Amino acid sequence: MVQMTMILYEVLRLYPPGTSFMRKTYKETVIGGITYPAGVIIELPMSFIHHDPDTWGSDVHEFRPDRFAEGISMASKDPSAFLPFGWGPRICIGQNFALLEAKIVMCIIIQNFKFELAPTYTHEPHPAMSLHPMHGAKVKLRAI
Ligand code: HEM
Repeated sequence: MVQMTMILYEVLRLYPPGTSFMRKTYKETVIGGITYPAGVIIELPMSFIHHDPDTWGSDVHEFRPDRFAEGISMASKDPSAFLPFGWGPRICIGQNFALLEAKIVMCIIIQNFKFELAPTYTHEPHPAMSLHPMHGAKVKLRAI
């Protein structure tokens, strides 16, 4: 289960279903030394933050679940750089449910099947509303 959590976190880091989220300033706000007037929409590009080598290291593009071995806060140089469910008061209300559901589904699959990607799979994550595989993700399942 610990490994499963690390794997799901690494999948969500590399391929966050929502690639960005937004906030609107409701009063004049200073962020990083820049003053924004009220009413400005700020987009937080979580995909870019999740792929920043200065934050995650030179292996940022590699699938390495063990970077989460000591939890989210120790996985990168910035404890707040992991944002698949957003951040702050409007953070995803369904995050625990989504992770639990994914773990249950993965447990059922790996207890009953061996699986591998179909040879026709082409890796091309595509952001359109949410991030999804451009050409689908066909998987070959073998009952155990
Ligand atoms: C892997 C699955 C999911 C991902 C990656 C995800 C991601 C997100 C993100 C990025 C936000 C915006 C948060 C922000 O602006 O800071 C959000 C909001 C929200 N999500 Fe999810 N979500 C997932 C699953 C779910 C599920 C299963 C539910 C409900 C059962 C859910 C319900 C919501 C709701 C109601 C909000 C709006 C919260 C608010 O504005 O106060 N999400 N989600």
